[in-house]
Amino acid sequence: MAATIIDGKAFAATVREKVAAHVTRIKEENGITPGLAVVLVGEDPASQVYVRSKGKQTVEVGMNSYEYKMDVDTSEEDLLAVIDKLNNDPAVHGILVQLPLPGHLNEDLIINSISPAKDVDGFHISNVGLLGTGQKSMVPCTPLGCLMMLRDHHGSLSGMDAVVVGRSNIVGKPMAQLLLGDSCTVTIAHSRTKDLPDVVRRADIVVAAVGRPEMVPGGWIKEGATVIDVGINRIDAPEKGEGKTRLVGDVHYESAAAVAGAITPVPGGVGPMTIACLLANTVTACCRANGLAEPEGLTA
Ligand SMILES: Nc1nc2c(c(=O)[nH]1)N[C@@H](CN(C=O)c1ccc(C(=O)N[C@@H](CCC(=O)O)C(=O)O)cc1)CN2
Ligand SMILES: [Mg+2]
Repeated sequence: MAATIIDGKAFAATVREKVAAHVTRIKEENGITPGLAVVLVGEDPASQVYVRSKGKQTVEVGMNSYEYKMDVDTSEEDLLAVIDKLNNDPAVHGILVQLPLPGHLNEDLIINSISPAKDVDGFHISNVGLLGTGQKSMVPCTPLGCLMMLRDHHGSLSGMDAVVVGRSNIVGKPMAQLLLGDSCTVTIAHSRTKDLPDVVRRADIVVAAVGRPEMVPGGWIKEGATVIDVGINRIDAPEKGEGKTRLVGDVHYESAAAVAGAITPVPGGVGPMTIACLLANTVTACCRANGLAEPEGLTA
């Protein structure tokens, strides 16, 4: 049977609607407007697109957007000063530093200078530790989006075998924690995993987050499994004309869709959920900062 396509673009729209409804309520009942500050250092074209999209969507759900565009050779000291200002600004409930940062900046140092309560990316070591110990935290946006789609598709994930391919701090590790929190049996696999195809073939849920175009073929997927493809890789597409490119995931879509029970496409799968979850995290951070009830269904 053909796999169900999990439409992340449509799902992200429903998340944004929920966020917008909650923002309206907070404004009317409490006179508070959630605010998100996004800091971009340098002129990486993809990062510029993502930051523009974050600002636009923030305003569309009724929140305040603050953008800080800094020179590519900004010093660590100057960037830390901006973050310190935002940490102490009561109108700012969420702070995000767009990654990757230019090479001369220490990413860990910068991320850990953000107030954990405002760390809407969930990358601060305090949030990583809270998530790992099952406590209330800010949850990284991409894994949170994956979890929301999985819960929506399956209802309960309890007892399912999940394999996360990829061990990054941003996706693989927090994804594994979230699946464990939902009582999956979780394996984190990576490029050095022995018998990777067999490990993946055991899984009811496969989350591919390795950053290698089409690395996971359909032959590795168990019949009926749910495949969440986090990869966004731009590859040459000579079939579309000279110099043309196209986006592919970490999964070989056609062959995987032929055996999977459900699959996320690229584009239009996990990607749009990342920004929707950023908005969700910002409204959550605003509620926590002001002792208000948190929106339901928008946290882990
Ligand atoms: N501080 C952060 N930096 C980065 C993060 C992050 O979560 N926090 N994630 C990525 C980039 N990213 C958001 O910042 C992001 C990536 C992709 C998409 C998306 O919607 N992708 C589309 C395709 C877009 C295209 O055509 O190129 C899709 O998959 O459909 C949104 C956000 C790294 N940096
Ligand atoms: Mg660096």
